[in-house]
Amino acid sequence: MANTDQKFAANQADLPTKPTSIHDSARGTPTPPSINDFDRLVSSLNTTLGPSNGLDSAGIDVEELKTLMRAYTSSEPDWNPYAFADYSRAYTRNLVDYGNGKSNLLILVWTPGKGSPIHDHANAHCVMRILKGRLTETIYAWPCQSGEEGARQCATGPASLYPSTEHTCSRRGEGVEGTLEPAALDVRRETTYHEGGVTYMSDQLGLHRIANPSADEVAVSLHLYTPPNAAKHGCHIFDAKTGKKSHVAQCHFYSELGVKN
Ligand SMILES: N[C@@H](CS(=O)O)C(=O)O
Ligand SMILES: [Fe+2]
Repeated sequence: MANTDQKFAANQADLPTKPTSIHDSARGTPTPPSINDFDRLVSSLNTTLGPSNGLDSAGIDVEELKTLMRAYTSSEPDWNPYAFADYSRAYTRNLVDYGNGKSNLLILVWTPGKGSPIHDHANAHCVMRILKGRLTETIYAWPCQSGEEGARQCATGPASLYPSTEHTCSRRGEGVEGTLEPAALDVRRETTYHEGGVTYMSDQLGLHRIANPSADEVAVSLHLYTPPNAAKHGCHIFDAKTGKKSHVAQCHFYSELGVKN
């Protein structure tokens, strides 16, 4: 079988090697590292998150993060070193930056025709920018579940590993006398984003799945998660037909800082 594990386009080996430090006198005349617009975006996102922000999901200026994402003039060679494609997977999650522990910046490379499972976002903000191709987002309402003693409880209730969030639940699953029967998740909307598009998702808006609608083109997106809750505690995925949730440890990075794991 052909090797399906490939860098999205350019080979990293073709790229110029950055000096380890511009102050490394052993290397002779310091060569300034080449900073591109993608590096500048990463730096601006971190500045916006600030030293004291991003530790919880309150106090984050989502509009400013979206503005920065929108303002980035994308150039494929700048982000390509992080964009590993793997056609044996629906998508790869490639860590670009740890945001000083306050965020995760990821490049996701989507195999044609594939998508993510329906999932929540672990009480974090997610800002997404399409770098290449198209992606279709389907947003679902939260299912309601029968909690202990029959109490009505949403999927991010007290049993969750991370703080619960305020959100509204679909009521379709409610059966007779307070019992909740399995019910298909309600679709709230479906939107296709094109190259350059920016969107935002959080548990307050519901659940979602993202898929690459193209039959033959890879799609690439940039995702900022703050705080990095899913990387630490995982998240939940949901069955579209029954609303049943399962916890998953969403900690796998296909590559980190441009190096494949
Ligand atoms: N939130 C998903 C990608 S997406 O479907 O928004 C993840 O980090 O894997
Ligand atoms: Fe997501």
